[in-house]
Amino acid sequence: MKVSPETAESGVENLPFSDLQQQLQVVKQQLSGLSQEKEQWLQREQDLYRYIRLKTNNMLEVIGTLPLAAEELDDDRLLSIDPIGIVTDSFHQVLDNLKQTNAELSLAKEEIQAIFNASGAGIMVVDAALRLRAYNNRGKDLFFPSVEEVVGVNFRELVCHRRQSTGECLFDKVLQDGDVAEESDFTIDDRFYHVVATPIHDLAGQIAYIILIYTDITQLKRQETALKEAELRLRAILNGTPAAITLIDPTTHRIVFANQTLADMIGGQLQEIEGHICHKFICPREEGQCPITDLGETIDKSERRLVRLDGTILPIIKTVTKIELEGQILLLESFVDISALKDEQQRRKESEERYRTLYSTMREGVAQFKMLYSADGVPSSYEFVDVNPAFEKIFSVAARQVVGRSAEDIFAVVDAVPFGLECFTRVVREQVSSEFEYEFSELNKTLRISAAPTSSGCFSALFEDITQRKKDEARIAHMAYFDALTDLPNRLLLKDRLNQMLTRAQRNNKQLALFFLDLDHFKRVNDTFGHDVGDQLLKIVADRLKNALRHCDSVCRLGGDEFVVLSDMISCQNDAVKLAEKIHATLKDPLVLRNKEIFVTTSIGIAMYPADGDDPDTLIKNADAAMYQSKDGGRDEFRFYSSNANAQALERLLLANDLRKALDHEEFYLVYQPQIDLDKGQIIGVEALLRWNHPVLGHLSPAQFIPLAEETGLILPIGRWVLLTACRQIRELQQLSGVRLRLAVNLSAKQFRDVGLVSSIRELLADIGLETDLLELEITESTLMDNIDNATRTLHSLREMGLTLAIDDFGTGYSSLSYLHHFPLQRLKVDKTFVRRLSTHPEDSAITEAIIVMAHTMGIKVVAEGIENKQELEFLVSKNCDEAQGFYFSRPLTMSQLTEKIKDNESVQAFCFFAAGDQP
Ligand SMILES: Nc1nc2c(ncn2[C@@H]2O[C@H](COP(=O)(O)O[C@H]3[C@@H](O)[C@H](n4cnc5c(=O)[nH]c(N)nc54)O[C@@H]3COP(=O)(O)O)[C@@H](O)[C@H]2O)c(=O)[nH]1
Repeated sequence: MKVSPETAESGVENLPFSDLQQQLQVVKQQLSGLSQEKEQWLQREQDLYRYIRLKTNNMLEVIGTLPLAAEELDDDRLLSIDPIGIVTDSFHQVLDNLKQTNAELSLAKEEIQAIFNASGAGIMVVDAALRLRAYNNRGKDLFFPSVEEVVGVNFRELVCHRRQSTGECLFDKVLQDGDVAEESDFTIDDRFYHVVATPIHDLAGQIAYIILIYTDITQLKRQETALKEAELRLRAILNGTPAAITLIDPTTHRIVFANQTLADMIGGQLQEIEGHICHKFICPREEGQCPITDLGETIDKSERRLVRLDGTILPIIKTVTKIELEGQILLLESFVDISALKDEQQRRKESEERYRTLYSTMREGVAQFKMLYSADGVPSSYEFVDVNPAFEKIFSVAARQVVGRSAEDIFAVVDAVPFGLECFTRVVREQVSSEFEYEFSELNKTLRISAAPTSSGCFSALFEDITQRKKDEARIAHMAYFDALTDLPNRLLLKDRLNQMLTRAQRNNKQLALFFLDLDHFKRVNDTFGHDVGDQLLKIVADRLKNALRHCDSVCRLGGDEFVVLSDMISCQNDAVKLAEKIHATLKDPLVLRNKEIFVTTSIGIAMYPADGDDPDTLIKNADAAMYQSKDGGRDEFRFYSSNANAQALERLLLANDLRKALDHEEFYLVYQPQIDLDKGQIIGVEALLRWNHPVLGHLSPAQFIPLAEETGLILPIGRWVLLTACRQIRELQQLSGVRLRLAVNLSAKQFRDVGLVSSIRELLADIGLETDLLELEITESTLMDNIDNATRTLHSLREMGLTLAIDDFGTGYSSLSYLHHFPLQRLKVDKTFVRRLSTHPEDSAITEAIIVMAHTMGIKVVAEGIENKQELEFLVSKNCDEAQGFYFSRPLTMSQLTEKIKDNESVQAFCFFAAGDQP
């Protein structure tokens, strides 16, 4: 508060004390106010000094000089000196400095611009608004060579349209990310640039400028491309090479590179190999050590193994080289698959082994020779190079004795020329194979020599010992014309000789006789004594005929027991008769074989030239027909050919034809002849007998067609039919009458030998339901004696099945009683020829009695067949014969007759005696 002085003077004299005090109080207050005001002014003064000092210092600082120091310039002096002057002085000083600096700066700027322009890279400075602020010459040439002033022009319009590469402009990226950006595929006019865009920030951290530097990297790019192409080419070459190639880092043992061939060899993809440890495939060592780096091996064309991905092993040839690539040591490994080579080697080894084995074990001798030449170049001899063991054996020499020696030292020399030289010379000269036969008389051997050229001037020869073959060939040639058993001319030679004789006979107008001989009952000899004895008999017959006949007569064997005698010393039929009688006489004496006397007779058929034929076939055929007539006439006879004989042969042929059809035409039927138990006087069985109701010839006995059926093989189907029909009919009779009759069925020799016999009978009985013990098979003794072992086996099989077995026609053959115990027989049938002669031939009754006794001692029952009268029956009963069969009891009956008889009689026994009385 401001106090006016007028107010203060007038108030003090006139005012009361209290007023004075009041006044004083006011003054005090005013004083206090003044004091405060003074304080404030002082404060202001201080503030002013501070302000002046601060501003001066600020200005000095702006100018760049040192601030005023308080200790050297107090406040009073501050007011006395001229701060403005100080500042002005300083400012001048600064300006001077600035000028100096500016001058230096513009020099530097020029230097920088020069450097800027000198740069090989194009440099652009763009502000944040994308205006071009600066550029160097290279930049101008690059983007706007023809434009003069471009500073301030929009950079996007200026540069980006020139850009061939796709993608955003680099400065956009810088603006967006605020950071340095680069690109390497910036292309202009097919040139490549590497671009670096760097942002320049202002104090506020905002992008003020972007500096773009364009470096031409076209050359680099091209080099890179060329490098890539070169690498691709190299890869293609490496992949195409048949050798596997790989690069391995020896420190890590990893496969750095592998070509396709390696992948193929390993059996995988490249990515399954590259980057993997090499031990896995390439150095299959369990311990995983690298042979090069760890074991210090040198691998140069060394044979190694490669492990394929499937675990199989591939043999390889491997080479490893250490190479340096970009400062890194690598192992360059290359290897070749040698499995084919190995296989080939193995094959060759095996082939060689085979060849060696063959060479040393073959039966043919092999020798390797080298041709030797005379001084004038003519082959003069040959030298042994090697021989095999067979050669040593054939020539009885050791290899060491011949190797290195010349031919004349070992082989015979004929007319100063070593053996075979001519042939061998041709082999070597013409390089052809050749062969010839040679008889080494000193060795007593005939050899076939096959020579073939080998290496130059050499040849090998194979020596095959054909001595035996030669003999065989001669023997075979002989066999072609001579009978192997008797050594008599065979049918072929017979025809040849007959032709010659016929020619002679025609020429000389002479007669000729052909005698066709067939031994009687020769089959029995075979059946009884076996074929050995049969063969001996044939030989003796042949010898006897040869010896008995004249030299000019020919004896031939046609086969089996058939012989032919040819004689052209015949002038009439009587001569032929004499010769026939001579033949009979020759054979009359018994032969002794196996200490047994055997009587041989022969039936002879005679055909004469020209009366009975004028060619070999006709004469043989007609003599054969005459021979059949002789057989039919009772054997041991001779017959001249007549047209009738031919008719009979034809008849046989026709009958055989009819026989073939008889089964289909159901022309066969069976009759049954009862068999009587002599002890009980009771019928105990029947024998089934076959009949043929021939459409023209009427009822035929088996004796007329069974031999024919045997010959033609028809006996098998016919025999099967007999068995089936007989079993079925007897079973039906059994069901009808309730009578259990034993059924005897005849088995022919062929049937008995049929391998399916046992099983077919088993099936047949099962089918029909006939008890096995009711079937009895009758087999002739000659059938059994044919092959005793087989017969024994078959009989046992049949017996095991439950069948009973009877030996038929006993006594007619040559059978030895001692054989009987081999066979499981239940019955023995004494042949009817013995029964017939019981009363007239005492020896036959003695034989019959002996047979009965012998059979009984062996537990075999005896059946006498062909009993026609009471005497015969009584004799047999008195000799304890067990069973009998014959017209005396009953002729063979048809099944209906048999059924009727059984039905008509109360018992089988009654029927039996009724029948016997009925048919004496
Ligand atoms: N393989 C086969 N052979 C058979 C078959 N059927 C018969 N035969 C055999 O044929 C031969 C002739 O037989 P067959 O003409 O039937 O003569 C038999 C009887 O009829 C005859 N016989 C009987 N009793 C008398 C008699 O008192 N007097 C007399 N003169 N003949 C009589 O005997 C023949 C029976 O002989 P066997 O068989 O030896 O008991 C003959 O060999 C038959 O075996 C057949 O199916 N298959």
